[in-house]
Amino acid sequence: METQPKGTVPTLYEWAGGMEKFEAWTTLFYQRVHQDSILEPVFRGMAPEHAQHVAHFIAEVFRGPARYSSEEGSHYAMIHKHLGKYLTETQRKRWIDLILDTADTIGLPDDPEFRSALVGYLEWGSRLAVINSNAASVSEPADAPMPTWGWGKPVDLICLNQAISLQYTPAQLLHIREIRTDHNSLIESRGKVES
Ligand code: HEM
Repeated sequence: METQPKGTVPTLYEWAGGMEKFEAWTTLFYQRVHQDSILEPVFRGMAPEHAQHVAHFIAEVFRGPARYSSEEGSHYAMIHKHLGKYLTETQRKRWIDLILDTADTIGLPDDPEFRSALVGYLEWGSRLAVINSNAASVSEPADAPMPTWGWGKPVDLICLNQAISLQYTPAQLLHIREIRTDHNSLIESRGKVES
């Protein structure tokens, strides 16, 4: 994993632990999928490279290397893999439960900010997967860019909140301070005064 220059905010990809972590996560997840009574029929015929592709896809969305879109597919191709699968809400819920449980098992970061971003993305993406899987076609242009995901509201709130002496680990505090430094320079560069 590349080291982050001091004072800059890590991407979700970096904070998660880099590509090896994403691959370990989805590999174990799809092993579990094959033992799950609700999900096994959905993924029975899945391609052998599916777990790796999903790891590379999510890593890229989280601002990691563009491996999925440059070597394996595109956002358009990913959407089309779901078409005609007629996924149900029951299957989606189990998919979410199992992938989050696997995130705990392999030790993805469990700080509130990372988990909020992770759950937000998985909820968004999995609900779109169900909608697309039941649609006859989707209007996404073939050259549509990959989506990207960031820290979102919790980190905005931390940046604005002066009282950061809550129960954070040293790593989290360091991370938060780095974000605050960035945020303060942004405010200064815009000529505003922080209240
Ligand atoms: C954030 C949510 C999701 C992401 C990022 C995602 C990602 C992907 C990607 C990247 C592929 C294409 C893999 C390839 O190129 O080989 C794919 C295919 C597929 N996905 Fe999803 N997916 C999501 C949610 C779901 C959910 C909730 C289900 C079912 C409950 C599902 C079922 C499938 C199936 C059945 C395929 C086709 C597998 C195959 O035929 O090889 N996906 N998904």
